[in-house]
Amino acid sequence: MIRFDHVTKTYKGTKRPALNSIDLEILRGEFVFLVGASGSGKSSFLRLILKEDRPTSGNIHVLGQDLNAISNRKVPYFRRNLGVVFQDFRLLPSKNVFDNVAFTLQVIGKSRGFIQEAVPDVLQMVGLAEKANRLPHELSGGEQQRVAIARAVVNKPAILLADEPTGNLDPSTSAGIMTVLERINAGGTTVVMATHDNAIVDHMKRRVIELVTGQIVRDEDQGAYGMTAEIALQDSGLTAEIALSEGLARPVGPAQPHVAPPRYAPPVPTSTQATPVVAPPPMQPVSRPVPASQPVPVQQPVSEPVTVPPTPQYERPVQAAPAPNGAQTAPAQTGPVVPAGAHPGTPPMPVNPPQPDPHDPATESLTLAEKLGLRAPGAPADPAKDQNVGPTT
Ligand SMILES: Nc1ncnc2c1ncn2[C@@H]1O[C@H](COP(=O)(O)OP(=O)(O)OP(=O)(O)O)[C@@H](O)[C@H]1O
Repeated sequence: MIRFDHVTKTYKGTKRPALNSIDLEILRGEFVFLVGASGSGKSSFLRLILKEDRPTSGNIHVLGQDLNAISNRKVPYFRRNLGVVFQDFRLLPSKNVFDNVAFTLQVIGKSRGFIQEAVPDVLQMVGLAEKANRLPHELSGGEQQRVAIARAVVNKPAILLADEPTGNLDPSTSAGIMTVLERINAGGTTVVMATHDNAIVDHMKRRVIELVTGQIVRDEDQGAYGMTAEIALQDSGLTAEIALSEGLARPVGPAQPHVAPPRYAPPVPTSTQATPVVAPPPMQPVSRPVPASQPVPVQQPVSEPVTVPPTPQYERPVQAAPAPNGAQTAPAQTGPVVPAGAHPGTPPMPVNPPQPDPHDPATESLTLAEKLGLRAPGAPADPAKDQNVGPTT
């Protein structure tokens, strides 16, 4: 479904790659958390999947298509298979909930009949059926994010990419958003979610991929955020960057094939209210890892979800020894990062905010309409159709 082969992304004007030789496979139906410190490469990873940017080297396949082979003209059609949710919602402030969701379908030419059926269905699914006539500013943050999710999935995309979708929300509202995302995933959509929210990751027990300075240091089927290098290193006073360069943390090897996890029936909504159908138990602080120079232990989850039956265990196939050409078969090193030689009191790694590259046509000021696949990059703007949107909070 999503495959990265030796993918490196180095932005112009920078020396260190934002993503460094990533090998990875995400299978149909998976729910994957992408975690890591600020600047570790999570958003870059998502942008590459969306073909909003292109790798400096390596190949990416999404839904069986080689992204290098998709022309700019065909990018909007490719993106119709992908839904995208951002931290800041990005709703149209002057359109009501129904029209915000319908807009995407109208622009891609769906019939009025289709829209009249599809929009109420998806609003029901996210628990907003009764708020279809509200404007965004008449909604809570969590409700606005539900609208954004409804817009992202109304066209039934195969993949949903979510970049910090709970970043602006309180814990209980975030739990409601996660219930919605689980429901979407249970319907067959592959979900890839970048997050800093350790409580959510610990609670969900889904596949966790951790990035440290653009390298995968952990890839676990049912991981937790609490054992990440980020926390371990912060506690030890080491920065992730130093740990990698000193060989104290190790990147994992090439992609491991995954066996798709079995599906389960999600809780069926009994109410159209915006509040979560069943709120998960309160999330608790994650206990911190231990002393430097000791391997970070695998922690037991601190709370069990009540709404989601535990996902049955599934195992990665054991891989053969590296092939002579070293291409795809080297066994991955998995497991937690091992911090050592701690220096208490060292502040966390400073991070430079992402800078757009004005000379790269792939990243050049894409409008939301382009990102959502509603208009080809560079195509003439239509003021009647294009979105002029920003954060609605
Ligand atoms: N357009 C760009 N031009 C130059 N450097 C960039 C660009 N976008 C990102 N970077 C750099 O690439 C690295 C990875 O950034 P990225 O935004 O992918 O990290 P992130 O893990 O998503 O961070 P955050 O959690 O803060 O969103 C950072 O060092 C960042 O400064």
